[in-house]
Amino acid sequence: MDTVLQIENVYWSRNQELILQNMNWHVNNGDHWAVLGLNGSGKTTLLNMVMGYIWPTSGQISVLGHTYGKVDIQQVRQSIGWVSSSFQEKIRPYERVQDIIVSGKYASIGLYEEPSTDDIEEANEWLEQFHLTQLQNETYQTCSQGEKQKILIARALMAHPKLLILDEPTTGLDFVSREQLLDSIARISKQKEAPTIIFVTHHIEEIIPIFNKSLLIKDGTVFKSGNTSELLTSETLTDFFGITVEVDRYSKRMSLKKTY
Ligand SMILES: Nc1ncnc2c1ncn2[C@@H]1O[C@H](COP(=O)(O)OP(=O)(O)OP(=O)(O)O)[C@@H](O)[C@H]1O
Repeated sequence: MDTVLQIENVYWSRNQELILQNMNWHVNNGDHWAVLGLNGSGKTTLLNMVMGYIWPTSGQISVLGHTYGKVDIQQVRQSIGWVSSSFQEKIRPYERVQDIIVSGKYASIGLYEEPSTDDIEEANEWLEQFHLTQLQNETYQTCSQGEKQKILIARALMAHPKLLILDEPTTGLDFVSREQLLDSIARISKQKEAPTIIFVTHHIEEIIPIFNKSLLIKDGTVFKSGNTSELLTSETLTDFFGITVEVDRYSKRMSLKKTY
């Protein structure tokens, strides 16, 4: 299937206020998207809609060929991996790291059934991929913020999602942990049957080369979208942020600075 996500003319209002308006976004299989937008621009609201947690006031959403309103959302959700800081709070602090990862297979918080040997083996493979093997018997509460984020991504991957949504996964990470996490995301993207990745960030330097597409959200609508290399220019981002900025490119990464 070529289309992973289709958002068409989506509006969402709350208390007579338009939060999202005329949103259009098409995500194809094989692309990975970075989503940028200032605080309150509507990113989380949009992703909550993709997860089916909230419903558009008008417009249409299709995920993996299923049009919302005509499909069992629970079933679609099984194909979406979702990692956000709000999810982190739901994990029980005393849960074993290996169990948290295995539980991703069952889309449950906590393990309620005896995992199979295959499940444990797969969880161990993810632990290895994320360089977390030494933590497998530790509890979640003892892990650092960077380790927690990697654990949650590994957990999401246990369900073999077709779409992986990472909502600001680098929040609270130091420079080294952030780079390790970005390396892990790059590795995932290169795997066989890798999911389509949507990565929400506030930091342009985190838009690693795997994110070939970018979506700029401003004031509850799409400001611009397209190929990252063409879209993220000093001119466009100056318009987007409303302050004069300059994009520097170096070894396939970018940085942003305010100019005067
Ligand atoms: N349930 C709700 N009821 C009313 N207003 C809401 C609701 N959810 C979100 N909003 C408003 O919608 C706007 C967009 O919020 P949203 O959380 O989607 O922004 P965001 O781009 O994810 O921001 P951030 O980068 O700070 O996480 C904000 O003004 C917020 O206050």
